[in-house]
Amino acid sequence: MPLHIHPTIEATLHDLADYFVGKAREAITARGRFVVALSGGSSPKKLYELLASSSYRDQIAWPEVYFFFGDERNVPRTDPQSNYLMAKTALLAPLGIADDHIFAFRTELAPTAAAAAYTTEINAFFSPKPARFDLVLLGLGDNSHTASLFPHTEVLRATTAEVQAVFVPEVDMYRLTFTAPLINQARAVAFLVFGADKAAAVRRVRQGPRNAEEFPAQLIMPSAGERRWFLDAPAAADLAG
Ligand SMILES: O=C(O)[C@H](O)[C@@H](O)[C@H](O)[C@H](O)COP(=O)(O)O
Repeated sequence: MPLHIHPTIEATLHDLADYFVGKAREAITARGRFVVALSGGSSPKKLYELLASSSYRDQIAWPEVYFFFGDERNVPRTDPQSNYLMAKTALLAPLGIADDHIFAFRTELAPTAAAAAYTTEINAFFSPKPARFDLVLLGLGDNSHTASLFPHTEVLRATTAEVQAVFVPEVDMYRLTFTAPLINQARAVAFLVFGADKAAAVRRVRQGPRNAEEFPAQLIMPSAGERRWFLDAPAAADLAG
């Protein structure tokens, strides 16, 4: 489980952007397309802006890239909390990505219906093969959640590769999220984590006792794919060895 640790956030972002480019080129060469699930929250915004910048935008054949979201808040796409809005603003609009290459959650539906609709859309996209993303980007909360897999929620016990709706008391809202089995079908998973406030969570997930109920990101173990961590030094500070 390769660790990429850098002194600064900037260096970490460039390393992950290079990795993203590499995975995109690999997928497009092998299968004619690159299918990525974006993460939300605040950390990846800088990554998306970097990928859309003149330093990277010309390194990828963007018309061959298809964008999904690993999780979403149950809010309108115009809401400042929307992961879709963040990615649209930082990455998708600046790159002029065509609407039919962007698969956003239908958050106008009730949560359970939105989750079911997204599961159907994902399965139809990959049909007749199982849903296998080329890359799933993930963040990490300071409570060790990832995507919207929060501690002590029912979705942690999902055994099906699908999307589920889950009410998360901690954030007092419904979240829509890939289950761990769906994430674990990916060819590659990359965590982007920076800041000292995440150091304890990084240590718990990577080196703590196995307890997925407490540390849900421990569930992320791609069965036939790679898992990489892109960390700045403060986020890696508590790791032993
Ligand atoms: O929808 C979300 O918020 C993300 O999917 C979530 O899992 C995020 O990655 C972590 O909460 C870290 O968020 P920050 O990057 O904002 O610390």
